[in-house]
Amino acid sequence: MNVMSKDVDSALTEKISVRDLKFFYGSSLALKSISMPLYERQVTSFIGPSGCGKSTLLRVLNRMYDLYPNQRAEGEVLFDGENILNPRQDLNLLRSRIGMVFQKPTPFPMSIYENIAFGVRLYERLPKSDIDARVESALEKAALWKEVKDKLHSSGLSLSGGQQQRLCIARTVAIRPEVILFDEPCSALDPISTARIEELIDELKNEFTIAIVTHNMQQAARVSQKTAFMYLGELVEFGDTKKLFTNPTDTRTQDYITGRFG
Ligand SMILES: Nc1ncnc2c1ncn2[C@@H]1O[C@H](COP(=O)(O)OP(=O)(O)OP(=O)(O)O)[C@@H](O)[C@H]1O
Repeated sequence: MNVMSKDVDSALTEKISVRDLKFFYGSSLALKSISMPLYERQVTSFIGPSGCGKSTLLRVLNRMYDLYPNQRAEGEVLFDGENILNPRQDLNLLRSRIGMVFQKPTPFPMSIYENIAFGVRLYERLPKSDIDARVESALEKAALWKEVKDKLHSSGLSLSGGQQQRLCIARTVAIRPEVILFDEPCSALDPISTARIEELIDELKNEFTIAIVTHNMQQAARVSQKTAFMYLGELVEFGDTKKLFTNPTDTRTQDYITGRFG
């Protein structure tokens, strides 16, 4: 693996440090000794051809794989210095600190308001006025407030696909996580909704540390400051997005970004 140490800005803080991470589906090795940082208040994108391990890596970061038998991780994922792979890690707490937005918008079959308030109540006991304020600020941060403020009690499922995805982002933001993981958040959206989500991710990075899996290299180039290129379970190259797309170090990265495979 080729970490471009030269362009790693020493002023950045490593919010998450992945160290020598291996991941197994049964006996099949899907991630081979991955080591990389996720810098605080930056967007890091994971790119690479189908099956290279992008989603697997993302799902390790909040221990999503724990929900499935026969899946296991080895190595370390340090989150503010603590290894979240530790079996004693409190998973509810972890998932409140590291939120996730999925490929398909998945609002709950309840009102727009309840889609957000429900999650907040799982973690905190707050008076109704505080919940109302939290719902409003989450919808503001997800750039959805103006569109829904007069119909908070309509079903979340009545919104368009792009609005539903912003509702899912609001739901995640309302829990006040420190990190947000996006797994191909625009793959089910039209170009206009995609552009809005990209703008939103750019704003959210002022407050959160962000990782995004994307198949779309232009999207990675537009939204991220750091990019990780993966291939066959390996992290081939990690570094500044601009450098990786204009002057990659590894020939496999070069071949991928110029469309020679994948
Ligand atoms: N539930 C599973 N059981 C067994 N193997 C799996 C499972 N999920 C993924 N894999 C394997 O792990 C490897 C990495 O898959 P992963 O989904 O992380 O790749 P990806 O880069 O996100 O792919 P895509 O871009 O197609 O979503 C692949 O070889 C895949 O077949």
